[in-house]
Amino acid sequence: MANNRTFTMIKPDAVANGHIGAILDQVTKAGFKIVALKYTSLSAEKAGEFYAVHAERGFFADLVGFMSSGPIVAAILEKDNAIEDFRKLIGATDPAKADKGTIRNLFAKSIDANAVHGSDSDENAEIEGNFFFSSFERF
Ligand SMILES: Nc1ncnc2c1ncn2[C@@H]1O[C@H](COP(=O)(O)OP(=O)(O)OP(=O)(O)O)[C@@H](O)[C@H]1O
Repeated sequence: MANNRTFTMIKPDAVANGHIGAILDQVTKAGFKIVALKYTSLSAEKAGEFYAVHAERGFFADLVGFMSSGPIVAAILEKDNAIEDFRKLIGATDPAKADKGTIRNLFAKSIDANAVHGSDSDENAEIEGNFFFSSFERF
């Protein structure tokens, strides 16, 4: 498949536990090129906007509270087959079900504090990347 892009966040739990370096190391060793990178945070309002698709779910308030609880790292990554390969690298949403050696297996504690986000489609990767980065902030 042609070179394409995905969007990721290192979530507040992984940032607070000091895993930024180890996670970025795994990401680059897996062949992803970092084309934009930002240490930032989400207000509750912005977290709600980012996860609007889950607004009707029972876990939405907890998700918004958690995602606005501390700093995050946002990044746009490039690789062939980026969406699928990145989701393989991070493992299942619930770390208890994530394959051994995946980022969530190594660094996540629970289904809400699950260390990283990865886009689920090319279309969402574009939307999510645009949510954090202007065109002049990326390579
Ligand atoms: N049943 C649940 N209970 C608590 N939190 C959940 C639950 N399901 C999902 N979440 C949280 O909402 C986030 C978004 O859910 P989604 O189904 O899009 O999972 P995902 O695509 O694997 O995760 P992400 O979008 O963060 O990469 C999850 O990463 C998780 O933190």
